[in-house]
Amino acid sequence: MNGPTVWCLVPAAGRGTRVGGDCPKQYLPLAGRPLIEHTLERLATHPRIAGLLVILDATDTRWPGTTMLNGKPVLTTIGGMERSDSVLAGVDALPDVVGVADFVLVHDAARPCVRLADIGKLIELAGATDGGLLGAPLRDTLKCADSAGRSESTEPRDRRWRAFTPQMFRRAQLSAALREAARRGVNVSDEAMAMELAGFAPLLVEGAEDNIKVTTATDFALAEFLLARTAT
Ligand SMILES: Nc1ccn([C@@H]2O[C@H](COP(=O)(O)OP(=O)(O)OP(=O)(O)O)[C@@H](O)[C@H]2O)c(=O)n1
Ligand SMILES: C[C@](O)(CO)[C@H](O)COP(=O)(O)O
Repeated sequence: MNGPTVWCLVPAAGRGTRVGGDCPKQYLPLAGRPLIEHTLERLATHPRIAGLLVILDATDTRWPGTTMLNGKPVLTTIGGMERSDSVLAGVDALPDVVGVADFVLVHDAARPCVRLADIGKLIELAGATDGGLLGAPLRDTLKCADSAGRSESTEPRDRRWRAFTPQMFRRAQLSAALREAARRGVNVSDEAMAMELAGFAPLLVEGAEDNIKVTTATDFALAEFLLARTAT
């Protein structure tokens, strides 16, 4: 695997409201262990990832205090109200060993099935440009719903992609882009959106569609199935 060695931010400060569990979804059991453990262990396994910085909610009482995984440092900081606030807090909390021009990965704690090969592909390809993200071309017809839940129109599918994580950008450029989006009152749903607003054109790197984001309760069973078979 080629490309730079990078630190990875792991946004894990969400409440998991769409799951509706009795605790934030990143701590709900998946194959007998908290979801976040699977994600962190997978990330720490990657040879191009030098360290992890996990972004936690200020009220988090479940974080086990992990400081090392697979011989790599694990740091934490406190996130914010929106995912983008958490990511910015993470960028600012990175250790000085991460230079302003160094690439940083951002990967959702809620995506435990990401493939190591896809992470390596992103680092190699996006590392040769101004950064990029894993994703996949949209393969279903896309409908626009009206207020009654009926199909009002069919959206164009060509050139539409689903964005996944990790997403990888240079530390200072990502920090500036996130700050500018916040200043403009734009709640960006991913890092690439902030970079697009800043005038960059993030590289889209096709990854496996089993890199699911665990969002609702039914996703846990699918994630468990995928973990049992995902080629890492
Ligand atoms: N203020 C926030 C919101 C989300 N996240 C993280 O961003 C990832 C993707 O967010 P999402 O799937 O929406 O998680 P939640 O916000 O927890 O889910 P919900 O919207 O259902 O509450 C998750 O790992 C989540 O922990 C975060 O670090 N800080
Ligand atoms: C970052 C992301 O996972 C890319 O698809 C997605 O935007 C997160 O959205 P969420 O609503 O915060 O889960």
